[in-house]
Amino acid sequence: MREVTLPSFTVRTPASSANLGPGFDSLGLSLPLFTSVTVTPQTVTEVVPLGPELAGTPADERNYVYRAMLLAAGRAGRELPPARVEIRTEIPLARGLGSSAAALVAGLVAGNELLGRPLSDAEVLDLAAREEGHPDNVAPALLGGIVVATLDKRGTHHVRLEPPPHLGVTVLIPDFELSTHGARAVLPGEYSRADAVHALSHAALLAAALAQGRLDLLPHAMQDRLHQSWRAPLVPGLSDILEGATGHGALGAALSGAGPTVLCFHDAREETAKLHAFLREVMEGHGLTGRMLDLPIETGGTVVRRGG
Ligand SMILES: Nc1ncnc2c1ncn2[C@@H]1O[C@H](COP(=O)(O)OP(=O)(O)OP(=O)(O)O)[C@@H](O)[C@H]1O
Ligand SMILES: N[C@@H](CCO)C(=O)O
Repeated sequence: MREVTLPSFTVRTPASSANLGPGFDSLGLSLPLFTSVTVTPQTVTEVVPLGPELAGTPADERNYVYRAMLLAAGRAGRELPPARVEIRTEIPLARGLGSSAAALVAGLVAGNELLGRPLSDAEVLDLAAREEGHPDNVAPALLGGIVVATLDKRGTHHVRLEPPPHLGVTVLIPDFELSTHGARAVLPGEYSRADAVHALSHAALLAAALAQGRLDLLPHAMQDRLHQSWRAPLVPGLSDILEGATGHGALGAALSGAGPTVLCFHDAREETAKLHAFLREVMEGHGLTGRMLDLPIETGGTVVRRGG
């Protein structure tokens, strides 16, 4: 009998920044740092996390990426064929840049691809949003750009926005981890009607401002009362940055996802030296170390490349 070798493929999924201030669990954008999963069909399953960032993740079928591949197979009602699964990432883990969403989306897309794509893109998105519990990281990780999304019993509904021209992002990534689980545990279970109205009006204004390129509205539209003040004790310097960033060249600032990364919008045509100096001063004032990156918004979403 002749052995048929199936071609390998690589799934590449971007980082994401969720919430953008008031869009808690519903608004996010994609950033050009990537998780890559290379799948090579073979006779036994091997899971191989590569690189220092993934040193603490399981090198076997318990790995989150592989579990996501199994999830896709389960949804399709199929068995996953054996394969070598190599995982690489540029996304720092547990920093608020959607590392878990990227692992989940890359794994679901890889599992679906290995099975010959039995699931539609909409099914992959819904499966990812349900698994993560909210769609604000997984939607931009899958689709790229800026995504407004809701998740309820009936499904995941979304609108993908093309980023406004010249909207640049600066992220300040502190050198400490904060688990999403921990940063959700500090949030209250209930909010007042005033806070609910504040949240929905600002989130709606922010989505509309981003859709129309009204960057002048960002400082006002990015105000939040649902999560940032509760998380501020976990992220030294966050309150200083939220208060002071627009006075130092930012168009607006927000905690990225569950933190501790902080995102600032800026005009990509302008220098960011003043903003960087401010962010560095705040960080040093709180005895923290970290790094700053100026990034465009990534528009490509998750991509599958055949041939490794
Ligand atoms: N490529 C990966 N392979 C395996 N496990 C991963 C990978 N990326 C992330 N994880 C798992 O996800 C955890 C981090 O998820 P968590 O939700 O706490 O933070 P995050 O997704 O980086 O941030 P946020 O959700 O706030 O944007 C890691 O500690 C690890 O267990
Ligand atoms: N919306 C989520 C994003 C992090 O997964 C949160 O803020 O907890």
